[in-house]
Amino acid sequence: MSGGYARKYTLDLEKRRGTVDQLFHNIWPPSAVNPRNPQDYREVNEECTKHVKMLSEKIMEWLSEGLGLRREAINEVVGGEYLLNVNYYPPCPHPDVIRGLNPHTDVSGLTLLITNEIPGFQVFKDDQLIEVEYIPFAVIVNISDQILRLSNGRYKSVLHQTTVDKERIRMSWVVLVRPTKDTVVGPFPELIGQDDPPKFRPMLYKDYIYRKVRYLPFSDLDS
Ligand SMILES: O=C(O)CCC(=O)C(=O)O
Ligand SMILES: [Fe+2]
Repeated sequence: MSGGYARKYTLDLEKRRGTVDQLFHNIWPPSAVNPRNPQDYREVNEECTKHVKMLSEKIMEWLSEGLGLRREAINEVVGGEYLLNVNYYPPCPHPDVIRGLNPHTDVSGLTLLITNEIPGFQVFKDDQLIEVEYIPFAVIVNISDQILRLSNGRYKSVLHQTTVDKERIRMSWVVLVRPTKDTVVGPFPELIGQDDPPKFRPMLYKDYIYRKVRYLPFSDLDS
């Protein structure tokens, strides 16, 4: 979906509930931007999008070079659309039991986010949970599923979750840099060789989303 509003309650395997309100809409390309109004909101988004795009394209260039590929390689597959997702986590009297978002990797290629000053972004590394420190004006950058697949697993898609605060509202502004729905994403052929068999089947991005949101298997080649 390219825009909307959702109140998400999720139940994970440990039966812990997560709760968050989300407002989301495309901010790129211009033809996909919605809502068109109010005008001042659109203008602020347009200005912000310019900077977000510059930053994400720079990061994708570095990631492409890190794989020994042309600088544009990752952006050409992943940079088709930018979705802004504003998360609003209401205060919750039981932050020990209720999460914000349950553990997940993002479906996009790359994710850039900023948060308000309430901590709550946590990543899993080597089975350890690490609280990401809040640094004013810092942008958090996550590698997400499509760059994992393009890189044939050389870049890992970061598993993360969010917590809620007892008394204060937590908010985050998340930009998902993602392929257009009809883009096929699979490992770059340059990365495949006798010693590096493909780990993922090429798949249309829309089919990937369909399977991911329904927890369906991907029939990946390493599973
Ligand atoms: O709220 C956050 O800090 C991150 C939100 C997040 O992981 C997401 O929207 O996918
Ligand atoms: Fe996420």
